[in-house]
Amino acid sequence: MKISVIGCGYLGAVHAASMAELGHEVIGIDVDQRKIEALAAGRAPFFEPGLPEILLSASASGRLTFSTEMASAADAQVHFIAVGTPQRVGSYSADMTYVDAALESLLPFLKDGDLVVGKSTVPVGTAARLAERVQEVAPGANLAWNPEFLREGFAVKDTISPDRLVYGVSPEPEAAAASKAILDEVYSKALSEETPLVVTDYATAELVKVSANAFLATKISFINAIAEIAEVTGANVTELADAIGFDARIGRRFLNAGVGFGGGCLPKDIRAFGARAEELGRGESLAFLKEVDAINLRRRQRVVDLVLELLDGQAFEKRVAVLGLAFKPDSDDIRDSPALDVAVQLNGLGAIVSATDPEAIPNAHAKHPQLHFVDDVADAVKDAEVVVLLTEWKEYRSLVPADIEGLVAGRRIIDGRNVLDSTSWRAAGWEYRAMGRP
Ligand SMILES: NC(=O)C1=CN([C@@H]2O[C@H](COP(=O)(O)OP(=O)(O)OC[C@H]3O[C@@H](n4cnc5c(N)ncnc54)[C@H](O)[C@@H]3O)[C@@H](O)[C@H]2O)C=CC1
Ligand SMILES: O=C(O)[C@H]1O[C@H](OP(=O)(O)OP(=O)(O)OC[C@H]2O[C@@H](n3ccc(=O)[nH]c3=O)[C@H](O)[C@@H]2O)[C@H](O)[C@@H](O)[C@@H]1O
Repeated sequence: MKISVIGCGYLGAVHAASMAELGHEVIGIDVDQRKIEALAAGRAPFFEPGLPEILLSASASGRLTFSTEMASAADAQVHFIAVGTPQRVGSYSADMTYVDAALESLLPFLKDGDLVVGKSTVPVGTAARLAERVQEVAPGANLAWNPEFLREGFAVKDTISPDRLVYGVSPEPEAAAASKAILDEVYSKALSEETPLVVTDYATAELVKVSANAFLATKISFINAIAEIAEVTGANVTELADAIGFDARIGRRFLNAGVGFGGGCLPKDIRAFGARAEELGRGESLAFLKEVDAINLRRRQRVVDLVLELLDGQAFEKRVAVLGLAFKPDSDDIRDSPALDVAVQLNGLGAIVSATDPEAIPNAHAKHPQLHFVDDVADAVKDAEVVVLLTEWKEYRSLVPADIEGLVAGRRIIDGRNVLDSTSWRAAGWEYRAMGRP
Protein backbone atom coordinates (compact mmCIF):
# COMPACT_ATOMS: atom_id res chain seq x y z
CA MET A 1 0.00 0.00 0.00
CA LYS A 2 1.08 3.60 -0.45
CA ILE A 3 1.28 5.18 2.98
CA SER A 4 2.15 8.62 4.32
CA VAL A 5 3.22 9.10 7.93
CA ILE A 6 2.80 12.69 9.08
CA GLY A 7 5.02 13.48 12.06
CA CYS A 8 8.32 11.58 12.25
CA GLY A 9 9.18 11.72 15.94
CA TYR A 10 9.62 8.76 18.33
CA LEU A 11 6.34 7.27 17.11
CA GLY A 12 6.17 8.35 13.46
CA ALA A 13 9.75 7.59 12.40
CA VAL A 14 9.48 4.05 13.75
CA HIS A 15 6.04 3.61 12.21
CA ALA A 16 7.23 4.83 8.81
CA ALA A 17 10.33 2.62 8.77
CA SER A 18 8.42 -0.40 10.07
CA MET A 19 5.64 -0.04 7.50
CA ALA A 20 8.28 0.09 4.74
CA GLU A 21 10.01 -2.92 6.28
CA LEU A 22 6.68 -4.73 5.99
CA GLY A 23 6.63 -4.06 2.25
CA HIS A 24 4.56 -0.88 1.99
CA GLU A 25 5.65 2.18 0.03
CA VAL A 26 6.04 4.93 2.60
CA ILE A 27 6.61 8.68 2.60
CA GLY A 28 7.46 10.16 6.00
CA ILE A 29 6.59 13.84 6.38
CA ASP A 30 7.65 16.27 9.12
CA VAL A 31 7.90 20.03 9.49
CA ASP A 32 11.31 19.62 11.15
CA GLN A 33 13.81 19.95 8.31
CA ARG A 34 16.77 18.61 10.32
CA LYS A 35 14.87 15.50 11.34
CA ILE A 36 13.85 14.85 7.74
CA GLU A 37 17.40 15.38 6.49
CA ALA A 38 18.72 12.84 9.01
CA LEU A 39 16.01 10.30 8.22
CA ALA A 40 16.47 10.74 4.47
CA ALA A 41 20.19 10.04 4.96
CA GLY A 42 19.27 6.83 6.80
CA ARG A 43 20.19 8.23 10.23
CA ALA A 44 17.85 7.82 13.19
CA PRO A 45 17.35 11.25 14.80
CA PHE A 46 17.02 9.60 18.25
CA PHE A 47 18.23 6.45 19.98
CA GLU A 48 15.95 3.49 19.45
CA PRO A 49 17.36 -0.04 19.25
CA GLY A 50 16.78 -1.61 15.82
CA LEU A 51 15.68 1.63 14.15
CA PRO A 52 18.98 2.39 12.32
CA GLU A 53 18.95 -1.09 10.79
CA ILE A 54 15.42 -0.91 9.39
CA LEU A 55 15.88 2.70 8.30
CA LEU A 56 18.85 1.64 6.19
CA SER A 57 17.26 -1.48 4.78
CA ALA A 58 13.93 0.21 4.01
CA SER A 59 15.65 3.24 2.44
CA ALA A 60 17.88 0.96 0.34
CA SER A 61 14.80 -0.90 -0.89
CA GLY A 62 13.48 2.40 -2.28
CA ARG A 63 10.22 1.94 -0.36
CA LEU A 64 10.96 4.62 2.26
CA THR A 65 11.40 8.30 1.48
CA PHE A 66 11.07 11.48 3.51
CA SER A 67 9.91 15.02 2.82
CA THR A 68 8.95 18.28 4.49
CA GLU A 69 6.29 18.89 1.83
CA MET A 70 2.75 17.76 2.53
CA ALA A 71 2.18 17.58 -1.25
CA SER A 72 4.28 14.41 -1.23
CA ALA A 73 1.40 12.69 0.60
CA ALA A 74 -0.79 13.14 -2.50
CA ASP A 75 0.11 9.72 -3.98
CA ALA A 76 -0.56 7.80 -0.79
CA GLN A 77 -3.90 6.17 0.01
CA VAL A 78 -3.42 5.84 3.78
CA HIS A 79 -2.26 8.81 5.87
CA PHE A 80 -1.13 8.20 9.43
CA ILE A 81 -1.18 11.24 11.70
CA ALA A 82 1.59 10.78 14.25
CA VAL A 83 2.35 14.33 15.39
CA GLY A 84 2.84 15.31 19.03
CA THR A 85 0.08 16.03 21.55
CA PRO A 86 2.12 17.52 24.42
CA GLN A 87 0.76 19.05 27.59
CA ARG A 88 -0.52 22.55 26.87
CA VAL A 89 1.52 25.30 28.52
CA GLY A 90 -0.27 26.50 31.66
CA SER A 91 -2.83 23.69 31.58
CA TYR A 92 -3.17 19.92 32.04
CA SER A 93 -5.00 19.44 28.74
CA ALA A 94 -3.44 18.20 25.50
CA ASP A 95 -2.18 20.72 22.97
CA MET A 96 -4.07 19.80 19.81
CA THR A 97 -2.57 22.46 17.57
CA TYR A 98 -0.16 20.02 15.87
CA VAL A 99 -2.86 17.45 15.09
CA ASP A 100 -5.19 20.14 13.77
CA ALA A 101 -2.45 21.74 11.67
CA ALA A 102 -1.36 18.37 10.26
CA LEU A 103 -4.91 17.50 9.20
CA GLU A 104 -5.56 20.96 7.71
CA SER A 105 -2.41 20.77 5.60
CA LEU A 106 -3.28 17.24 4.46
CA LEU A 107 -6.92 17.98 3.50
CA PRO A 108 -6.19 19.60 0.08
CA PHE A 109 -4.36 16.44 -1.02
CA LEU A 110 -7.01 13.86 -0.06
CA LYS A 111 -8.67 11.83 -2.86
CA ASP A 112 -11.70 9.56 -3.00
CA GLY A 113 -10.93 6.28 -1.27
CA ASP A 114 -8.18 7.72 0.96
CA LEU A 115 -8.07 6.90 4.65
CA VAL A 116 -6.76 9.29 7.31
CA VAL A 117 -5.61 7.27 10.32
CA GLY A 118 -5.07 8.98 13.66
CA LYS A 119 -2.22 7.47 15.70
CA SER A 120 -1.46 10.31 18.09
CA THR A 121 -2.87 10.02 21.62
CA VAL A 122 -5.79 12.44 21.76
CA PRO A 123 -8.65 13.55 24.02
CA VAL A 124 -11.83 11.56 23.45
CA GLY A 125 -14.01 13.33 20.86
CA THR A 126 -11.10 14.32 18.60
CA ALA A 127 -11.70 11.63 15.96
CA ALA A 128 -15.38 12.57 15.52
CA ARG A 129 -14.39 16.22 15.19
CA LEU A 130 -11.66 15.51 12.63
CA ALA A 131 -13.94 13.11 10.69
CA GLU A 132 -16.37 15.98 10.21
CA ARG A 133 -13.59 18.13 8.77
CA VAL A 134 -12.62 15.32 6.36
CA GLN A 135 -16.27 14.97 5.26
CA GLU A 136 -16.55 18.73 4.66
CA VAL A 137 -13.46 18.99 2.47
CA ALA A 138 -12.96 15.50 1.01
CA PRO A 139 -16.25 13.60 1.27
CA GLY A 140 -14.83 10.60 -0.63
CA ALA A 141 -12.21 10.01 2.08
CA ASN A 142 -12.65 8.41 5.51
CA LEU A 143 -11.04 8.66 8.93
CA ALA A 144 -10.16 5.95 11.45
CA TRP A 145 -8.43 6.04 14.86
CA ASN A 146 -5.73 3.46 15.39
CA PRO A 147 -3.99 4.16 18.72
CA GLU A 148 -0.40 3.06 19.22
CA PHE A 149 0.84 1.08 22.22
CA LEU A 150 4.57 0.84 21.46
CA ARG A 151 7.12 1.25 24.23
CA GLU A 152 10.29 3.24 23.61
CA GLY A 153 13.26 0.89 23.64
CA PHE A 154 11.08 -1.82 22.03
CA ALA A 155 9.41 0.40 19.46
CA VAL A 156 10.39 -1.52 16.33
CA LYS A 157 9.35 -4.90 17.70
CA ASP A 158 6.13 -3.45 19.15
CA THR A 159 5.25 -1.88 15.78
CA ILE A 160 5.99 -4.92 13.62
CA SER A 161 4.51 -7.41 16.11
CA PRO A 162 2.00 -5.47 18.25
CA ASP A 163 0.26 -7.21 21.14
CA ARG A 164 -3.09 -5.95 19.86
CA LEU A 165 -4.58 -3.72 17.17
CA VAL A 166 -7.44 -1.31 17.76
CA TYR A 167 -9.41 0.34 14.95
CA GLY A 168 -11.87 3.09 15.81
CA VAL A 169 -14.10 3.44 12.75
CA SER A 170 -16.90 5.64 11.45
CA PRO A 171 -20.48 5.05 12.69
CA GLU A 172 -21.47 4.87 9.00
CA PRO A 173 -21.35 1.12 8.05
CA GLU A 174 -19.98 1.52 4.51
CA ALA A 175 -17.22 3.87 5.65
CA ALA A 176 -16.47 1.55 8.58
CA ALA A 177 -16.13 -1.48 6.27
CA ALA A 178 -13.91 0.43 3.82
CA SER A 179 -11.68 1.68 6.64
CA LYS A 180 -11.36 -1.79 8.17
CA ALA A 181 -10.48 -3.33 4.80
CA ILE A 182 -7.67 -0.81 4.28
CA LEU A 183 -6.26 -1.20 7.79
CA ASP A 184 -6.43 -5.00 7.46
CA GLU A 185 -4.22 -4.70 4.40
CA VAL A 186 -1.78 -2.36 6.18
CA TYR A 187 -1.51 -4.80 9.09
CA SER A 188 -1.84 -8.03 7.09
CA LYS A 189 1.34 -9.53 8.56
CA ALA A 190 0.37 -8.96 12.19
CA LEU A 191 -3.18 -10.17 11.51
CA SER A 192 -1.88 -13.32 9.81
CA GLU A 193 -0.02 -14.02 13.07
CA GLU A 194 -3.31 -13.89 15.00
CA THR A 195 -2.69 -10.53 16.65
CA PRO A 196 -5.89 -9.71 18.57
CA LEU A 197 -7.98 -7.06 16.79
CA VAL A 198 -10.65 -4.85 18.33
CA VAL A 199 -12.82 -2.94 15.86
CA THR A 200 -14.83 -0.32 17.66
CA ASP A 201 -16.17 3.25 17.54
CA TYR A 202 -14.03 6.37 17.64
CA ALA A 203 -14.62 7.21 21.30
CA THR A 204 -13.78 3.72 22.51
CA ALA A 205 -10.57 3.59 20.46
CA GLU A 206 -9.46 6.94 21.87
CA LEU A 207 -10.35 5.89 25.40
CA VAL A 208 -8.59 2.50 25.08
CA LYS A 209 -5.31 4.33 24.60
CA VAL A 210 -5.57 6.77 27.49
CA SER A 211 -7.09 4.12 29.78
CA ALA A 212 -4.18 1.78 29.10
CA ASN A 213 -1.65 4.48 29.98
CA ALA A 214 -3.70 5.56 33.02
CA PHE A 215 -3.77 1.97 34.23
CA LEU A 216 -0.02 1.54 33.81
CA ALA A 217 0.67 4.84 35.62
CA THR A 218 -1.70 3.81 38.41
CA LYS A 219 0.03 0.46 38.79
CA ILE A 220 3.42 2.18 39.18
CA SER A 221 2.08 4.75 41.64
CA PHE A 222 0.31 2.00 43.58
CA ILE A 223 3.58 0.21 44.24
CA ASN A 224 5.33 3.50 44.95
CA ALA A 225 2.66 4.37 47.53
CA ILE A 226 3.32 0.99 49.14
CA ALA A 227 7.04 1.83 49.00
CA GLU A 228 6.29 4.91 51.10
CA ILE A 229 4.63 2.69 53.70
CA ALA A 230 7.53 0.22 53.49
CA GLU A 231 9.91 3.09 54.19
CA VAL A 232 8.31 3.85 57.56
CA THR A 233 7.86 0.20 58.57
CA GLY A 234 11.12 -1.36 57.43
CA ALA A 235 9.31 -3.62 54.94
CA ASN A 236 10.76 -4.58 51.56
CA VAL A 237 8.66 -3.39 48.60
CA THR A 238 10.51 -5.57 46.09
CA GLU A 239 9.75 -8.77 47.98
CA LEU A 240 6.21 -7.52 48.47
CA ALA A 241 5.84 -6.90 44.70
CA ASP A 242 7.18 -10.39 43.98
CA ALA A 243 4.70 -11.87 46.41
CA ILE A 244 1.60 -10.03 45.16
CA GLY A 245 2.78 -10.46 41.58
CA PHE A 246 2.44 -14.25 41.83
CA ASP A 247 -1.31 -13.66 41.85
CA ALA A 248 -2.09 -13.83 38.12
CA ARG A 249 -4.89 -11.31 38.63
CA ILE A 250 -2.28 -8.76 39.75
CA GLY A 251 0.85 -9.76 37.78
CA ARG A 252 4.44 -8.72 38.52
CA ARG A 253 5.01 -6.39 35.55
CA PHE A 254 4.96 -2.61 36.17
CA LEU A 255 5.32 -3.15 39.91
CA ASN A 256 8.90 -1.88 40.11
CA ALA A 257 9.04 0.79 42.78
CA GLY A 258 11.61 3.53 42.35
CA VAL A 259 11.91 7.15 41.32
CA GLY A 260 8.68 6.83 39.33
CA PHE A 261 7.44 7.19 35.81
CA GLY A 262 8.31 9.87 33.28
CA GLY A 263 8.56 10.20 29.53
CA GLY A 264 6.62 11.90 26.78
CA CYS A 265 3.47 9.91 27.46
CA LEU A 266 2.37 8.59 30.87
CA PRO A 267 2.64 11.92 32.75
CA LYS A 268 1.01 14.07 30.09
CA ASP A 269 -1.58 11.44 29.21
CA ILE A 270 -2.95 11.06 32.75
CA ARG A 271 -3.16 14.84 33.06
CA ALA A 272 -4.89 15.27 29.70
CA PHE A 273 -7.30 12.43 30.54
CA GLY A 274 -8.22 14.11 33.83
CA ALA A 275 -8.62 17.48 32.10
CA ARG A 276 -10.89 15.93 29.46
CA ALA A 277 -13.00 14.25 32.16
CA GLU A 278 -13.48 17.65 33.77
CA GLU A 279 -14.57 19.15 30.43
CA LEU A 280 -17.08 16.30 30.16
CA GLY A 281 -18.46 17.06 33.65
CA ARG A 282 -16.97 13.86 35.07
CA GLY A 283 -13.90 15.22 36.84
CA GLU A 284 -14.63 13.11 39.92
CA SER A 285 -14.38 9.88 37.89
CA LEU A 286 -10.69 10.44 37.26
CA ALA A 287 -9.82 12.49 40.36
CA PHE A 288 -7.67 9.55 41.50
CA LEU A 289 -5.26 10.27 38.63
CA LYS A 290 -4.25 13.47 40.44
CA GLU A 291 -3.16 11.27 43.34
CA VAL A 292 -1.32 8.96 40.93
CA ASP A 293 0.54 12.02 39.65
CA ALA A 294 1.23 13.35 43.16
CA ILE A 295 2.61 10.00 44.42
CA ASN A 296 4.81 9.84 41.34
CA LEU A 297 6.26 13.31 41.84
CA ARG A 298 6.86 12.63 45.56
CA ARG A 299 9.30 9.87 44.62
CA ARG A 300 11.59 12.40 42.95
CA GLN A 301 11.53 14.48 46.12
CA ARG A 302 12.25 11.33 48.13
CA VAL A 303 15.52 10.83 46.25
CA VAL A 304 16.52 14.45 46.85
CA ASP A 305 15.67 14.02 50.55
CA LEU A 306 17.78 10.85 50.72
CA VAL A 307 20.75 12.70 49.23
CA LEU A 308 20.34 15.42 51.86
CA GLU A 309 20.03 12.80 54.59
CA LEU A 310 23.28 11.16 53.50
CA LEU A 311 24.97 14.58 53.45
CA ASP A 312 23.75 15.60 56.90
CA GLY A 313 21.22 18.04 55.43
CA GLN A 314 23.65 20.09 53.34
CA ALA A 315 24.14 19.54 49.59
CA PHE A 316 25.85 22.89 48.95
CA GLU A 317 29.24 22.39 47.24
CA LYS A 318 29.04 18.62 47.74
CA ARG A 319 29.90 16.43 44.78
CA VAL A 320 27.04 14.19 43.69
CA ALA A 321 27.24 11.67 40.83
CA VAL A 322 24.03 11.07 38.89
CA LEU A 323 23.91 7.86 36.85
CA GLY A 324 21.16 8.05 34.25
CA LEU A 325 19.31 10.95 32.62
CA ALA A 326 16.85 9.28 30.24
CA PHE A 327 13.34 8.54 31.54
CA LYS A 328 14.07 4.84 31.09
CA PRO A 329 16.90 2.64 29.78
CA ASP A 330 17.39 2.03 26.04
CA SER A 331 16.07 5.48 25.20
CA ASP A 332 17.60 8.95 24.83
CA ASP A 333 14.24 10.52 25.67
CA ILE A 334 14.45 13.00 28.55
CA ARG A 335 10.88 14.29 28.38
CA ASP A 336 9.67 14.60 31.99
CA SER A 337 12.50 12.34 33.07
CA PRO A 338 12.59 11.70 36.83
CA ALA A 339 16.37 11.27 36.62
CA LEU A 340 16.96 14.62 34.95
CA ASP A 341 14.50 16.29 37.31
CA VAL A 342 16.42 15.01 40.34
CA ALA A 343 19.73 16.14 38.80
CA VAL A 344 18.30 19.63 38.24
CA GLN A 345 16.90 19.80 41.78
CA LEU A 346 20.24 18.76 43.30
CA ASN A 347 22.03 21.33 41.17
CA GLY A 348 19.53 23.92 42.43
CA LEU A 349 20.48 23.01 46.00
CA GLY A 350 24.06 23.92 45.24
CA ALA A 351 25.41 20.39 44.82
CA ILE A 352 28.18 19.92 42.27
CA VAL A 353 26.40 17.40 40.08
CA SER A 354 28.28 15.22 37.58
CA ALA A 355 25.71 13.45 35.44
CA THR A 356 26.13 10.71 32.89
CA ASP A 357 23.99 8.54 30.64
CA PRO A 358 24.90 6.22 27.75
CA GLU A 359 22.63 7.99 25.24
CA ALA A 360 20.74 10.97 26.69
CA ILE A 361 23.52 13.51 27.33
CA PRO A 362 22.97 15.56 24.11
CA ASN A 363 19.24 15.93 24.83
CA ALA A 364 19.82 16.64 28.52
CA HIS A 365 22.53 19.20 27.71
CA ALA A 366 20.27 20.98 25.21
CA LYS A 367 17.55 21.34 27.85
CA HIS A 368 19.72 21.95 30.92
CA PRO A 369 23.09 23.38 29.86
CA GLN A 370 23.69 24.43 33.49
CA LEU A 371 24.39 20.80 34.46
CA HIS A 372 27.82 19.23 34.24
CA PHE A 373 27.78 16.17 31.97
CA VAL A 374 30.51 13.55 31.77
CA ASP A 375 31.01 10.61 29.44
CA ASP A 376 31.09 7.67 31.79
CA VAL A 377 30.57 6.32 35.28
CA ALA A 378 34.23 6.65 36.25
CA ASP A 379 34.21 10.38 35.49
CA ALA A 380 30.85 10.90 37.16
CA VAL A 381 31.76 9.26 40.46
CA LYS A 382 35.21 10.84 40.75
CA ASP A 383 35.42 12.45 44.22
CA ALA A 384 31.65 12.09 44.69
CA GLU A 385 30.24 12.20 48.22
CA VAL A 386 27.09 10.44 47.04
CA VAL A 387 26.33 8.31 43.96
CA VAL A 388 22.70 8.30 42.78
CA LEU A 389 21.49 5.66 40.28
CA LEU A 390 18.35 6.92 38.55
CA THR A 391 17.97 5.14 35.20
CA GLU A 392 18.54 1.40 35.23
CA TRP A 393 20.72 1.04 32.12
CA LYS A 394 22.21 -2.47 31.93
CA GLU A 395 25.70 -1.15 32.67
CA TYR A 396 24.47 0.59 35.84
CA ARG A 397 22.43 -2.39 37.06
CA SER A 398 25.58 -4.51 36.96
CA LEU A 399 27.72 -2.05 38.98
CA VAL A 400 29.58 -3.59 41.90
CA PRO A 401 31.43 -1.71 44.66
CA ALA A 402 34.86 -2.65 43.27
CA ASP A 403 34.05 -0.77 40.04
CA ILE A 404 33.98 2.62 41.76
CA GLU A 405 35.14 2.52 45.36
CA GLY A 406 38.63 3.74 44.63
CA LEU A 407 37.21 6.79 42.87
CA VAL A 408 34.63 8.23 45.24
CA ALA A 409 35.18 10.57 48.20
CA GLY A 410 32.43 8.93 50.27
CA ARG A 411 30.93 5.44 50.14
CA ARG A 412 27.30 6.44 49.87
CA ILE A 413 24.90 5.23 47.18
CA ILE A 414 21.22 5.74 46.45
CA ASP A 415 19.62 3.08 44.31
CA GLY A 416 16.72 5.01 42.80
CA ARG A 417 15.53 1.98 40.81
CA ASN A 418 16.04 -0.83 43.36
CA VAL A 419 18.34 -2.74 41.03
CA LEU A 420 21.58 -3.16 42.97
CA ASP A 421 22.47 -5.93 45.39
CA SER A 422 22.20 -4.17 48.75
CA THR A 423 24.06 -6.93 50.59
CA SER A 424 27.27 -6.63 48.59
CA TRP A 425 27.29 -2.82 48.76
CA ARG A 426 26.82 -2.85 52.52
CA ALA A 427 29.37 -5.61 52.90
CA ALA A 428 31.89 -3.38 51.08
CA GLY A 429 31.28 -0.62 53.63
CA TRP A 430 28.84 1.53 51.67
CA GLU A 431 25.88 3.39 53.09
CA TYR A 432 23.21 2.05 50.75
CA ARG A 433 19.69 3.51 50.42
CA ALA A 434 16.92 2.31 48.10
CA MET A 435 13.28 3.16 47.39
CA GLY A 436 11.01 1.30 49.79
CA ARG A 437 13.36 -1.47 50.71
CA PRO A 438 16.06 -1.73 53.32
N1 LIG B 1 6.71 8.13 21.93
C1 LIG B 1 6.00 7.06 22.11
O1 LIG B 1 6.51 6.04 22.59
C2 LIG B 1 4.54 7.02 21.77
C3 LIG B 1 3.86 8.17 21.44
N2 LIG B 1 2.50 8.13 21.25
C4 LIG B 1 1.80 9.34 20.86
O2 LIG B 1 2.23 9.68 19.55
C5 LIG B 1 2.24 11.09 19.36
C6 LIG B 1 3.63 11.52 18.91
O3 LIG B 1 4.53 11.26 19.97
P1 LIG B 1 6.10 11.32 19.76
O4 LIG B 1 6.46 10.68 18.47
O5 LIG B 1 6.69 10.80 21.01
O6 LIG B 1 6.33 12.90 19.65
P2 LIG B 1 7.58 13.68 19.00
O7 LIG B 1 7.55 15.04 19.57
O8 LIG B 1 8.81 12.83 19.10
O9 LIG B 1 7.21 13.75 17.44
C7 LIG B 1 6.20 14.55 16.91
C8 LIG B 1 6.67 15.01 15.53
O10 LIG B 1 5.60 15.67 14.86
C9 LIG B 1 6.17 16.71 14.06
N3 LIG B 1 5.13 17.68 13.68
C10 LIG B 1 4.53 18.61 14.45
N4 LIG B 1 3.61 19.29 13.72
C11 LIG B 1 3.62 18.75 12.47
C12 LIG B 1 2.89 19.01 11.28
N5 LIG B 1 1.94 19.95 11.24
N6 LIG B 1 3.16 18.27 10.19
C13 LIG B 1 4.13 17.32 10.22
N7 LIG B 1 4.85 17.04 11.32
C14 LIG B 1 4.60 17.74 12.44
C15 LIG B 1 7.25 17.28 14.96
O11 LIG B 1 8.20 18.03 14.23
C16 LIG B 1 7.83 15.99 15.57
O12 LIG B 1 8.91 15.49 14.79
C17 LIG B 1 1.78 11.67 20.71
O13 LIG B 1 0.40 11.87 20.67
C18 LIG B 1 2.12 10.58 21.69
O14 LIG B 1 1.31 10.62 22.85
C19 LIG B 1 1.79 6.96 21.32
C20 LIG B 1 2.43 5.79 21.63
C21 LIG B 1 3.85 5.72 21.87
O1 LIG C 1 1.79 6.07 25.04
C1 LIG C 1 2.98 5.88 25.02
O2 LIG C 1 3.80 6.65 24.57
C2 LIG C 1 3.57 4.65 25.61
O3 LIG C 1 3.79 4.89 27.03
C3 LIG C 1 4.38 3.81 27.72
O4 LIG C 1 5.64 3.48 27.14
P1 LIG C 1 7.00 4.28 27.47
O5 LIG C 1 6.65 5.66 27.90
O6 LIG C 1 7.89 4.06 26.30
O7 LIG C 1 7.69 3.56 28.69
P2 LIG C 1 7.28 2.52 29.82
O8 LIG C 1 8.06 1.30 29.65
O9 LIG C 1 5.81 2.41 29.96
O10 LIG C 1 7.84 3.28 31.10
C4 LIG C 1 7.27 4.52 31.50
C5 LIG C 1 7.91 5.01 32.77
O11 LIG C 1 7.50 4.19 33.87
C6 LIG C 1 8.63 3.80 34.64
N1 LIG C 1 8.34 2.47 35.24
C7 LIG C 1 7.92 1.43 34.47
C8 LIG C 1 7.62 0.21 35.04
C9 LIG C 1 7.75 0.04 36.44
O12 LIG C 1 7.48 -1.03 37.01
N2 LIG C 1 8.16 1.10 37.18
C10 LIG C 1 8.46 2.32 36.61
O13 LIG C 1 8.83 3.27 37.34
C11 LIG C 1 9.78 3.78 33.64
O14 LIG C 1 11.00 3.91 34.30
C12 LIG C 1 9.44 4.98 32.78
O15 LIG C 1 9.91 6.17 33.39
C13 LIG C 1 3.50 2.56 27.57
O16 LIG C 1 4.13 1.45 28.21
C14 LIG C 1 3.27 2.23 26.09
O17 LIG C 1 2.38 1.13 25.98
C15 LIG C 1 2.66 3.46 25.42
O18 LIG C 1 2.46 3.24 24.04
